[in-house]
This record gives sequence, C-alpha cells and structure tokens, in this order.
Amino acid sequence: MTTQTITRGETVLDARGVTMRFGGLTAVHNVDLTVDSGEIVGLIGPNGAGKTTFFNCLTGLYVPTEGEVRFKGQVLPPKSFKVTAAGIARTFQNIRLFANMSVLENVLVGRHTRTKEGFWAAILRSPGFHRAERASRERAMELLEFVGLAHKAEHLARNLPYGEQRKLEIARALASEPGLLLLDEPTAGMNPQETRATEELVFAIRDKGIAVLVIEHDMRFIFNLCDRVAVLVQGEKLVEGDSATVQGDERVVAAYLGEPFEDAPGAEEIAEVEAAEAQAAPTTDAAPGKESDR
Ligand SMILES: Nc1ncnc2c1ncn2[C@@H]1O[C@H](COP(=O)(O)OP(=O)(O)OP(=O)(O)O)[C@@H](O)[C@H]1O
Repeated sequence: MTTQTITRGETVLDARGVTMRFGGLTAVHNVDLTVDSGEIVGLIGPNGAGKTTFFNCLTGLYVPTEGEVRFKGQVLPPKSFKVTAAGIARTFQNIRLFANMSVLENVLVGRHTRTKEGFWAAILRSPGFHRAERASRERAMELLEFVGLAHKAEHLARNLPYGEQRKLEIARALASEPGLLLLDEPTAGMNPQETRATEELVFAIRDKGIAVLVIEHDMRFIFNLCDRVAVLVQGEKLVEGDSATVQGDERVVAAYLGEPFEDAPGAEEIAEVEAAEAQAAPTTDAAPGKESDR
C-alpha cells in the first residue's frame, strides 16, 4: 500500500443538523459530527439509538429528512455508489460478502468505482481493459496482504472463518481508495484475539492517512482506539469528547455504560416499572376469583 503523510486537522466529514424520521419515529435528531483526517472517531450508544441510521445518512442509503453532509467540503450526492466514488467506504453490521465468489474477487468488486474501463472495453477485452484488470488485481492483492488474507485469495468467501470475513469486508471497502472508512460493529462476534487484531488493523488504516468512524458496542475496543467518541442516545448526541471525558460523564454512565444514578433520564420510569412489578407479583400467584371469594 502506498503510504500517505497524515495531516491532522483537515475536516474530511462534516455532518450538520442531521435528522432522519421514519413516519412518526425520529431515529436521528439534529446530530452534528465531524471527522478530521488522521482521526479515529467512535460512535456509541444503546441499541436503537440511531447509530446505523446515522451511518446510512452519511453514505447515501438514506436521504436525511433535514441536515447536510459534506465530505472534504462538498455536499454528498444522495446515492450510495456516488458517495463511494466521492471517497467514503463502509462495512456493514451484518457481513455482506459475495459468498460464492473468491476472496480476491470480492475485493475486485470493491474496485469498480475506481476503474475507468467501460462496458465495451470489457466485452471486447481491449488492451486497455487487460492493463486495468492487471492493475486492479495487483492492488487487490496488496490489500489482501495488508489485512493478512493474501494466502487465502483463491478461497471462497463463505469458507472463511467469521473474523476473516470481517477482514475481507474491510479489504473490499479499502479497494475503493476511501478518504474516510465507516465501520459498523467491526468486532461483533469476534473473540478477544480477533478483536485485538482488528484494533491493530484500524490503527494501520489510520496510519495510511484514512480517517475512520466506527460504531461498536465493545467499550474496551472503542476507548483504546478512538481519539474522540460521540454518544448517541435516542437519536440525539448526548456527549462528545476524548475517551476519558466520555467514560467519566455521568449521563453516559447512566444512559449506556453503567448503573443508572439518581435523577438520571429514565430512572423514574425504571422505578415505576419495578414498583408495578412488585405489586403485580402476589396477584400472579393468586387463583382467579380468589379476591371475590373472600
Ligand atoms: N428503515 C427503517 N424504518 C423504520 N424505522 C427504522 C428504520 N431503520 C431504523 N429504524 C428505527 O430507528 C431507530 C434507530 O435504529 P438504528 O438501527 O439506527 O439504531 P442503532 O443505534 O444502530 O442500534 P443497534 O446498536 O441495535 O444496531 C430504531 O428505533 C429502529 O427501529
């Protein structure tokens, strides 16, 4: 892989006031988020907080109901393949590989936004097409080397162990030569060794000059990895800061990381539910009609 100098500070992603509504449900509400070059930013929050919906707004899968997303200063087009061509690549929470294609072919698919040879060149197998194909294969092999899968280039994707399938998804995303990589739960289902290896891989990606935005529920992974972490709760950004700031924020502890504290949002509701359950307990054991029999 070609190495690039990391220039910290240039804003690559600038999302402002992003809101996404599905009918009456506001999944994401007025979220601002920036990612600078050379940065790894984490996006965390409880299930259903709106993290994936926000990713979908960044990558053209959804057109936000309100707000604007810019990549390197340009407003992003509302089509996912155009967003990829602009320089944002992503992986998905549920692995989306071509199971019956080889590992190498999966990475080659990821290069389609970077190859100029058109339909007729492919049909006619022109010299230009062969040159482009050779260059693509070389680049795809470099990427497989980078993620540690070169030795499995000819294996079928479906035969890879789970952790390697996730690595392959990352290689495929990198094949579009992004300036920003979005990772949606990259360590889901991984054992601790695989998680550690993924951490190293993400650092290596950052060291190549690619900014990274990552959603993850594994807090050890997030707080080790990220320069900055934003916390979404019920579609809104609750807190943003470095790992220590976020870990120490009482609202984050209450809403996501740990035990609810007094006056925490939702504590009243929890108390009500617990009281209702306590009241309901004796009557569940009672036989129907028992009260009126007394
Ligand atoms: N296409 C959709 N249509 C309607 N509602 C949706 C749609 N996509 C997501 N939602 C709702 O939006 C809310 C946010 O969901 P989202 O998947 O973005 O949360 P999340 O933070 O990524 O959760 P998780 O950590 O479980 O992946 C949820 O209430 C979800 O049911």
